[in-house]
Amino acid sequence: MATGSDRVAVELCKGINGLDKVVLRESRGSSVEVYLYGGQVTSWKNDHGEELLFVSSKAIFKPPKAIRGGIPICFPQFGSHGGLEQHGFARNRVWSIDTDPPPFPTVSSNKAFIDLILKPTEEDMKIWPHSFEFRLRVALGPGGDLMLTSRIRNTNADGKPFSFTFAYHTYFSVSDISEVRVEGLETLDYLDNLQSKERFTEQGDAITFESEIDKIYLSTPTKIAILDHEKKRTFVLRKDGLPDAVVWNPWDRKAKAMADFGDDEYKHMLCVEAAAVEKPITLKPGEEWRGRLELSAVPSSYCSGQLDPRKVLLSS
Ligand SMILES: O=P(O)(O)OC[C@H]1O[C@@H](O)[C@H](O)[C@@H](O)[C@@H]1O
Repeated sequence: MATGSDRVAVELCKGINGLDKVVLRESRGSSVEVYLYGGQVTSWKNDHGEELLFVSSKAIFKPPKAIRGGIPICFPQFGSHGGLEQHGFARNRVWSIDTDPPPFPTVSSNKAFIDLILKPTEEDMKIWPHSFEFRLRVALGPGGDLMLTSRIRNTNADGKPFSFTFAYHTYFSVSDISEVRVEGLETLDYLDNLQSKERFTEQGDAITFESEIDKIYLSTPTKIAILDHEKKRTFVLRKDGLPDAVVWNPWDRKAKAMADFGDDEYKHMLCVEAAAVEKPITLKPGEEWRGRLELSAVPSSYCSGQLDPRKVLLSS
């Protein structure tokens, strides 16, 4: 679990309700918390100690309910796109620390990181009859960037392929949803979950929010930006292996209907989820899929239409 550098720290400790969690710290002060329950990131703080992810004040940190907030992992099914429980079962299983993960091509020596692994139990195989190894690396870069890499391998001994859909269901913390704009999804096709998953095309403007939204944008660019005017903060998502992007905010009526979500909390969160939904991923035995998400939070002095994260980063 050591990271090979004394500038970063990795600590295993107890979280809410005695659940195991891992805390990653970087010398400039940024940090990340990951619960083994769900393999779920529940906190990402910048070097000023400001929380960048949303977790509901009513989140239930107790199996079998998934934790409401942070970055739940949706696997092997996103949403209700299949016969399994909503968003699959990975988000409410207890993951293990992977002490001997297969090497990554890139060197991680300047990052704090933790490797987790999920393998199906006999009970899991009754509901999804496939053997797999799901390795998740959560890493915190020296500048406070958060990186998640999922490696999913088909370990079926019966020669059978399997297919799955996937999402990093990221809940971003925002000052006021009505002051937020998402850039990078304009003019794209999407499936609207609020209209029986029917396909539409988005208009040319950046996306803003004034009511419930639940859309799956298809074949999106690898970079998406969330601009929070009030906070003067821009989140930049970079993704790889994840063509789609889900945008979700329950708004007031659905918020009230959720037991683990405060009535007004919809104002302070936005889910933008790097995903593979429209075209399920299929793996033959022995094959591995990789899906990567990189998040940065930068001060925004950023104008509409300039979706160039290099400029965003240089302006910080
Ligand atoms: O309440 P859950 O199962 O965590 O799901 C929350 C939302 O997650 C989003 O990703 C879905 O698109 C929504 O349809 C869903 O309501």
